[in-house]
Amino acid sequence: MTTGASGPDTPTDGAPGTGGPGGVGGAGAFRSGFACIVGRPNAGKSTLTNAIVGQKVAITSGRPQTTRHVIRGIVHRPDAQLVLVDTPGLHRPRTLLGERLNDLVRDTLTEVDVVVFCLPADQRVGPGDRFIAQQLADLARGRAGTPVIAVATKADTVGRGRLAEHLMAVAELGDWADVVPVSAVDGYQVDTLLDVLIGHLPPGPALYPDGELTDEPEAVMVAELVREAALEGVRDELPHSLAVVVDEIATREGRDGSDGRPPMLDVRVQLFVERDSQKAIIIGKGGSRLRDVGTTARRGIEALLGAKVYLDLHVKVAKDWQRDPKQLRRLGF
Ligand SMILES: Nc1nc2c(ncn2[C@@H]2O[C@H](COP(=O)(O)OP(=O)(O)OP(=O)(O)O)[C@@H](O)[C@H]2O)c(=O)[nH]1
Repeated sequence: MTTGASGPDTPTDGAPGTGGPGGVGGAGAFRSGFACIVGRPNAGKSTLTNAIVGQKVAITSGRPQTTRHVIRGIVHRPDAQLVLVDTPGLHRPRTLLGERLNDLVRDTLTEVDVVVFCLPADQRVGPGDRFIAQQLADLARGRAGTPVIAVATKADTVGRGRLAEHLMAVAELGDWADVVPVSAVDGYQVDTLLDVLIGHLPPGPALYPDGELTDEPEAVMVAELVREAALEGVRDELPHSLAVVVDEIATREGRDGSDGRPPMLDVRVQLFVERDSQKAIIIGKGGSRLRDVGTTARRGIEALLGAKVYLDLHVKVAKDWQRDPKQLRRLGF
């Protein structure tokens, strides 16, 4: 079961598909537009996106910087449509990949109607936050005033006194259109934030048909599910060094569901790391960890695609892929 690709492949049995399938304007003034969520790594951006959209679309993890792709969640309301863009953390570029991510963030920011800046209440305002605040101030000066809403995320993690202190520190950090404390976990003020965001959208028709939650291709979401499973519980530098590429999502011959049996998909995925030691971590003793990764990811993919899935995972070493423009392009950055 190899992909036939060159390089130090590590075929695994992956996880064979043996398991089960797994506004606010005046009357008539519909508003629509884009909001972008920024904040330092681990600030709660993905979780907030999910809470606002009401369904898991962005991938969260306890590790910083797992969000590689700009993922849009779409909120449909009778009075408005809000398209949420979840960005990778704005951070100081350390490698070529970092610079590309920051370019991506900046491009995104100039195209949105309102920016959400997440500052987690369980941490003090720090240099990372100040760096982002500075970038946002520059952007606002460069382009006629895109409003920025400062959001104190994870409000459930602290007491009232500490929250008030945090809100004051946040307010002092910049010239915000609003400051809103929220908890994506218990839902505190998520609707309030949504109202505030919609209030900043221009009047206009819906941009996407109703019912569409994300315009990301399925392959990107499949890659994110594998990436999330592969990073679960690893403590080293893997988040920066792991790229996931979906080679193929294909209906298995004779298994398109027309004969009454559930449809079956063959999904082939490659995981790229930078060093042999990282490859060993992903694979685990005798391939045990990669099997677990496959099982976890397969369940998510089956739920996402609504079919049985045979997941074929391969781990490869692509040396210094973060610094090599050719490799970056190949890996989709
Ligand atoms: N208690 C609590 N935890 C939260 C809340 N929002 C996020 N978290 C946790 O904080 C961690 C980081 O959340 P993410 O949503 O992945 O953060 P992110 O900003 O998207 O992170 P990156 O992708 O690394 O930039 C996760 O472990 C979340 O479960 C919240 O409102 N309350």
